Amino acid sequence: MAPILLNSMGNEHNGYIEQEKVYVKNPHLDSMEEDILYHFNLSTKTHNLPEMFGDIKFVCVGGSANRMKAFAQFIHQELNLQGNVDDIRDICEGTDRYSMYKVGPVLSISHGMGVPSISIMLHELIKLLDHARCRDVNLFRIGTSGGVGLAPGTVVITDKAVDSFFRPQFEQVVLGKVIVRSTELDEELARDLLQCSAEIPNLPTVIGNTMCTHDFYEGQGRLDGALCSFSTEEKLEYLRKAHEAGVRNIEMESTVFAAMCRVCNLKAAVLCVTLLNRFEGDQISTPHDVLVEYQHRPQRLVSHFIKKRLGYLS
Ligand SMILES: O=P(O)(O)O[C@H]1O[C@H](CO)[C@@H](O)[C@H]1O
Ligand SMILES: O=c1cc[nH]c(=O)[nH]1
Repeated sequence: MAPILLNSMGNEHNGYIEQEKVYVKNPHLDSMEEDILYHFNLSTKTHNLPEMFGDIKFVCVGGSANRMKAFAQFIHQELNLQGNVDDIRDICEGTDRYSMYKVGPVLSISHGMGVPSISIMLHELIKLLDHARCRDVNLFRIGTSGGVGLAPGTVVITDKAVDSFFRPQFEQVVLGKVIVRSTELDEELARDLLQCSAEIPNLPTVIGNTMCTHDFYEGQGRLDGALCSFSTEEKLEYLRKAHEAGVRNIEMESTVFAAMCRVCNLKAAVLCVTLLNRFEGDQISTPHDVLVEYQHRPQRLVSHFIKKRLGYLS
């Protein structure tokens, strides 16, 4: 069956430039008396979303709940906000699906691993931003990844999020039909982040394409999963082809993140640190303290960006 091409033809994307606030793209929401954001344990009837979230300007998302709590505490210190970092509480504590922390104008949310998990989170996040009447919000995915020809610890700011065939698109099956959405990210935001990286010592950063897969093992060409149907040479050949297509890292959420943000007029960027060079191996054997420092790098970069935008730095 031929896929249906959506926003690359523009029909889902009218007004991307002109309208400063168009988040949700769903006419059915208008007729709903209440919207229950089930996986956040929030609702339009039980929570005053504009009061709770109306001042949000930056949303940072990442796979792990602990990382996103640590990021909230880090940003709290970086912005010199009042109060004790230990008092920052999980807004979604009534559910263990996702964790969410609000620190001034910054929201930090975990999304779990893989496209289905982040996709559910993004549906509810985008509705939340819309219900809260937020404007001019920037979204960042701050994650980890496998590097393709890069030294471990390099931060990759995604130019294009591509699928396993190196195509800059995300395919979603809707009512038994394949819908294809573009995964282009905001170029200016990526450039601004690269500029920020140049202002921070010891933060090796590149812009490159990010391949998003639906699996960590076979799907990323690993030889060390429970199943493997290819040779070492076939693995390396695939990585070489990916590198030729501009791919510099591999992770598991960027395509749907880029596609959903684009359709909903949200400026977004993906920044993932590489934990290893996939040409050199598959196992993540780097010592824990080094991995922790690596994971902190995208956080430092986004923090610098936020501080610049808020006028803390010149
Ligand atoms: O570090 P996070 O944000 O979890 O992202 C990466 O790490 C996970 C795999 O270990 C996948 O979710 C991948 O995208
Ligand atoms: O190799 C890696 C490392 C982190 N995350 C991934 O998805 N792949």
